[in-house]
Amino acid sequence: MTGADGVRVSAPQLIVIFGATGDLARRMLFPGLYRLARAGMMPADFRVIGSGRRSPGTDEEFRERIAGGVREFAADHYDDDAWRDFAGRLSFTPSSADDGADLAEAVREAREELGEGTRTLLYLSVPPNAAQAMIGMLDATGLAADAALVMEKPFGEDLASARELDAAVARAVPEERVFRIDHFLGKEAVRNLLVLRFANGLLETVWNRDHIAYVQIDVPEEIDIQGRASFMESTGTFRDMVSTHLSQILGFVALEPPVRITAEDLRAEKLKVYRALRPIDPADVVFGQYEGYREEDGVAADSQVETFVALRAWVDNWRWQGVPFLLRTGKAMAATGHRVTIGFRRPPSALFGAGVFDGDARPDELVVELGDRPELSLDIRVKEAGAGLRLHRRGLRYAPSEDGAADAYEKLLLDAMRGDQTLFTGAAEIERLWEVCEPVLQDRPATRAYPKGSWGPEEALRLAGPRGWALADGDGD
Ligand SMILES: NC(=O)C1=CN([C@@H]2O[C@H](COP(=O)(O)OP(=O)(O)OC[C@H]3O[C@@H](n4cnc5c(N)ncnc54)[C@H](OP(=O)(O)O)[C@@H]3O)[C@@H](O)[C@H]2O)C=CC1
Ligand SMILES: O=C1O[C@H](COP(=O)(O)O)[C@@H](O)[C@H](O)[C@H]1O
Repeated sequence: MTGADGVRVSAPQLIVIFGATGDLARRMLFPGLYRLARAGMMPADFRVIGSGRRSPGTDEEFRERIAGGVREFAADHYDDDAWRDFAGRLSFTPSSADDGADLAEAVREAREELGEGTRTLLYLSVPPNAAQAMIGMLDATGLAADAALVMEKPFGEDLASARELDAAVARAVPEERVFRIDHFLGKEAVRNLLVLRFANGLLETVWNRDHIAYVQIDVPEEIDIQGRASFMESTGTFRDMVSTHLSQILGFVALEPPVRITAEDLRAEKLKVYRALRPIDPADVVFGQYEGYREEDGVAADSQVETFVALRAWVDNWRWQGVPFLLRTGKAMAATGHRVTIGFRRPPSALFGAGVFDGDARPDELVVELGDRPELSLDIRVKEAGAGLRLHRRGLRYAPSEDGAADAYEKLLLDAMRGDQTLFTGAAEIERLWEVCEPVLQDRPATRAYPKGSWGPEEALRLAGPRGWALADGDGD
């Protein structure tokens, strides 16, 4: 069971994946589609056409390549019969920004085969600097007509290119068929953040600057760039992770109660947060690069590209004035984690005296794990049982069973197939985020080296102030 909420897609689907030989397609998209098919969530009739500039060989060779990813990344769900059925629906047709004629023909044939009512989903899993030219091709060949378009993040590379890209998308596909994907929004725990905040009277009353001292959004990764040199060299971690995933999480933590849980209302509330988000001061940002990055294949010997970012952001509105939002992410770090930490202010007087604490001086914290096990915990002070008075920090924990957790890509693929835009991002919020990021893109902080397997450069540890980063040695997914 995928946990992707149990509703099967009914209309026949033709899915075209651009960048089908890339990392995302291999690790997430094809294994995700396979798992959905195996769980009976795909329609009875569907086909998947992979595309890209370089052909991986015959259709059989393409299927073999995809089989490797499915065996590795959907290992628990792999069985030969299910794979054979899925593989029979896969093919590859090359295309490029300059030439989409063969692909347009393959799509026409596949749609005819699948029959009336077939929906076409075009999935652009290509680097941001390739997206606009690809949209031009989809428009010129007629491939975009009647199709839904899923676009991977980051959307553009800065404010100017994002605006151009949005204009190109608007010419090719009406907004109700555009799905700008940020897979962090498909993570179980991100939706749980909304539930936590707005289904619990208790929490919403303290969700503001009067009670919250800091927010940390921390997504360290143990993996290095895993051969994605070309992507990292052209994109960097600030664009890859901060202007996208981490800012989206910040939006969900900080937004006002939406009128309803709809795409329109969530986007409107996030946009309000981002309009209040102060343009990021480069002095509040630390860029790092892991030692050995420059020796990776495809990386320039003098590359200044950041594989690590830590920063402090401020939301200048009524609710959040004066509360620092600390964001951190990087490759080749000490642990992998996806953690939002909300630190509450201390009570006004130290009634119990410093001597009775167990040595852990941290304030109460609410911790939301965004990883595969979307746990929640509230760390508070309790009295140790016994005659004396000793205070300990203890967690009230909620840990859902792994079985129920939907994979983010499966959830969002299903939503896109069904035409549900609720968890997809809007053009206006993305453009505003680029505006907020612009000072850092214009005036990049120096890139500082950090050892592989560490928590990043020293400067980043200092950025968090005396409290430090909530995720530290011994923590992680
Ligand atoms: N990898 C990951 O973990 C994640 C990636 N993403 C996003 O997915 C997208 C793809 O990333 P990823 O798969 O890692 O990248 P890769 O570099 O591994 O793959 C990108 C694919 O795009 C194609 N491509 C590259 N340049 C161009 C171009 N100029 N025109 C047309 N096609 C091009 C390549 O195929 P060919 O050369 O054959 O055309 C390649 O297969 C990015 O936007 C990334 O931000 C999002 C979430 C996670
Ligand atoms: O979009 C991306 O996300 C992954 C991290 O996603 P996760 O769900 O595994 O946490 C990151 O490794 C990749 O660089 C980036 O493009």
